[in-house]
Amino acid sequence: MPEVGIIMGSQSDWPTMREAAAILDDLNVSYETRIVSAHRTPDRLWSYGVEAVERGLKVIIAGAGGAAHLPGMMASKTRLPVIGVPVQTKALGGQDSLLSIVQMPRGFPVATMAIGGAANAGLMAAQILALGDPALADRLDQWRADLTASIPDAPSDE
Ligand SMILES: Nc1c(C(=O)O)ncn1[C@@H]1O[C@H](COP(=O)(O)O)[C@@H](O)[C@H]1O
Repeated sequence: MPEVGIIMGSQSDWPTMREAAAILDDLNVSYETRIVSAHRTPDRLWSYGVEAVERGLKVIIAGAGGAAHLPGMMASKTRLPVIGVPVQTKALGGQDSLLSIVQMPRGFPVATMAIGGAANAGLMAAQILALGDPALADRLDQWRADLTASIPDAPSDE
């Protein structure tokens, strides 16, 4: 059973959300990907949330754009940590998605990333899992060290 559920409101979110999947691939973290929409497939959202714990998922990454109710609704159906990714939108640049996700009422938090911040969502999920997985913690430390080492001291024209 995968440890991370990457869910998104629409197929159109996949170009954004695949960055979370790519990070989890890099770190050898198991995940599944599903299209789940609070608006278009509410019954699917309901059962995914109800079954998430017993299915063995540990963290859910939820991306949606516009009236982005998916992450918050998922947080209301499961006590698993939900990491929200506001997907960029044409009309309002993703501010709509961000504000829809971030302002959760007390009791049902969503850990909200930046607009389009799916890669960081993957990293945050891995960091949560690494609390109980020393081998993953080592892989994360290496990933972070590699990133740091790749940053040049000064800009170049290339
Ligand atoms: N925000 C939501 C939800 C939801 O929150 O449940 N379901 C779909 N959507 C969003 O609608 C946008 C446009 O979707 P389409 O491209 O399918 O028209 C997507 O960014 C999706 O996340």
